[in-house]
Order: sequence, then C-alpha cells, then structure tokens
Amino acid sequence: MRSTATPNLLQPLPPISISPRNPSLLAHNSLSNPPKRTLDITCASKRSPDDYHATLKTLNSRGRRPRKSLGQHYMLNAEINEQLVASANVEEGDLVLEIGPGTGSLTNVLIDAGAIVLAIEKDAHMAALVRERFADTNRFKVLQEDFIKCHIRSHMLSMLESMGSLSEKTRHAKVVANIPFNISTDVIKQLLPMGDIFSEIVLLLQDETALRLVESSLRTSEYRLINIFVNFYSDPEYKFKVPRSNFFPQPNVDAAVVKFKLKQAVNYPAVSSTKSFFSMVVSSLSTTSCF
Ligand SMILES: C[S@@+](CC[C@H](N)C(=O)[O-])C[C@H]1O[C@@H](n2cnc3c(N)ncnc32)[C@H](O)[C@@H]1O
Repeated sequence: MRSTATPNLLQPLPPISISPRNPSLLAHNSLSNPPKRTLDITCASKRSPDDYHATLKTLNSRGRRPRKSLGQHYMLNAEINEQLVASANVEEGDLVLEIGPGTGSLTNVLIDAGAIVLAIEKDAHMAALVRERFADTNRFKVLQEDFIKCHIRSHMLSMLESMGSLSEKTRHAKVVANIPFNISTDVIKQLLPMGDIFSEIVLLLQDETALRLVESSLRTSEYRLINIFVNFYSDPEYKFKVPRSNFFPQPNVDAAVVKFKLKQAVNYPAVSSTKSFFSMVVSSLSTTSCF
C-alpha cells in the first residue's frame, strides 16, 4: 500500500524509471494552430504509465504546489486512469474532452488508447506543463480557460469539423475527466444536455455526489432537481469507488467514477418544452414537499 503522508514537493524523490518523452520541450504543439479543415492524425507511440513518483516528480520539476482553490488533487494510481478510460470505451480515433488535465496522467492514458484529446485547463502553469509534455503528438490540444466560462460547444464543433475526414463515429465525442469536486454540478449541468455532441461522459466525482446522482433511494430534497435533470438527459451508472488515498494531496472524502450515457433529443421524455418542464419542476419543488 502506498504511503498517504503528504510528500514534500521540494525534497528530491527516489530515482524512478521513466523514459524521456519530450525530445523537444520547446517545440510548439502542432494543434496550437489547428489546420482549417482536416487533421493529419498519426499514431502515437506507447507512453510510460504515470504513477505516484511520476506525478510528484512532474510537480516537483516545476516547483508547483497543488492549489486548493482549483481543486488540485492529482491522481497517483495509473490503474485508476486506465479504468476511467476503459469505462468510456475509448477507441482509436475518438475525440475526447478532458477537463483539468493537471500533470497529464489521465491524458497520457487517453492518448495511448488512441484518443484525440481536447483539454481545458484553468491553471496557466498546468496548461503550459501539459502543452510541453505532449508537444511530440498532434493528438493533443490544450486551451487555458475556465471550463465553466468557456464556449465548449463551439470548441467541440470546431474540433469535430477539423476531424471531418475521419470516420462517422467522430461526430460524437466523449468526456473523460478527473474534475475538481467544487465544479462538478456546473460541469454536469453544462454537458448533459449536449447529446448531439457527446455520446458518453465519464467523471471522477466525490463519492457522496456520485451516489446521490445515481442511487434513487438516496435522493434528498437538494438533489431532486439535479436527479430529474440527470435522468432527463442521460442514463447514469455508478462504476466504482476510488478511495481518497489515491490522490495527492489526499482529499477529506472518497471519490467515485460515474458514467453518463447521453440521450439523443428524440429520446428525451416527451414534454412540449424542456424549458417550461424544468420551470415547472423548480416551482413544484419549492411549493410542495411530496416530489
Ligand atoms: C482534481 S485535479 C485533476 C488533475 C488530473 N486530471 C489528474 O487526474 O491528476 C483538477 C484539475 O482541474 C483544473 N481546474 C480546476 N478548475 C478548473 C476549471 N474551472 N476549468 C478547467 N480546469 C480546472 C485544476 O487546475 C486541476 O488541474
């Protein structure tokens, strides 16, 4: 079992065997200025897995200390990243949105699985770090933006358009992300109604949130609206629990992986207007206690 003590980021770490992967750290990412219509996607060579030491070494190399305000709890267990990617059935040529790539440990597994990754990272230092880390592949693009404020639909449409020469399935993208717990509700509200863009969304959430979103028996008053919202737009599935000891720094709570299979608009519950349906739900929840 790994030590869960907080490692001192300024202390040298024990030697590890990680092969160099950035022959040209100063090279520009070839997707920084994506071509207008089509992307020339070449195969990426298999990368070394990130583990406890790799993640801490990456943070150490930049003198970066995790920022609580940005929910920076980094994944230390390469196997969990593998399971996240497997939960989304990521295949060669899939376009995947990753929110908050951090040091790029999950990004690494996504690229190895054959994905083309669009990452949105709020922290300028971490965005620069992953841009350099994956400078040797044209399967990766990072935008330094706040996901909550960014125009994700237009970013995704322009990526899908630039991949126009690829297979039909690239019309639907996927989301795979270890997101900060404090933005999870906003992320869910923003992404779930986008069944025209995304087929599945796999998120690492706080365990309590994950259970309440998926388990109907645990629905409490503050979760009724979000439960109705989640089930209107998706079929949610609780995949597995992730103990807090897998993160650095260790959070005060456990996490869990949830998969949302997004519905197409034709499969939404039959209501005359989605907007008036949710207005009606909000007003019934505020005036009755029997929902
Ligand atoms: C929980 S960490 C996960 C990092 C990495 N994916 C991993 O698994 O180790 C969350 C990441 O999201 C970034 N982040 C926080 N708020 C964000 C926001 N509003 N938009 C985009 N990224 C954000 C943080 O800087 C951090 O890199």
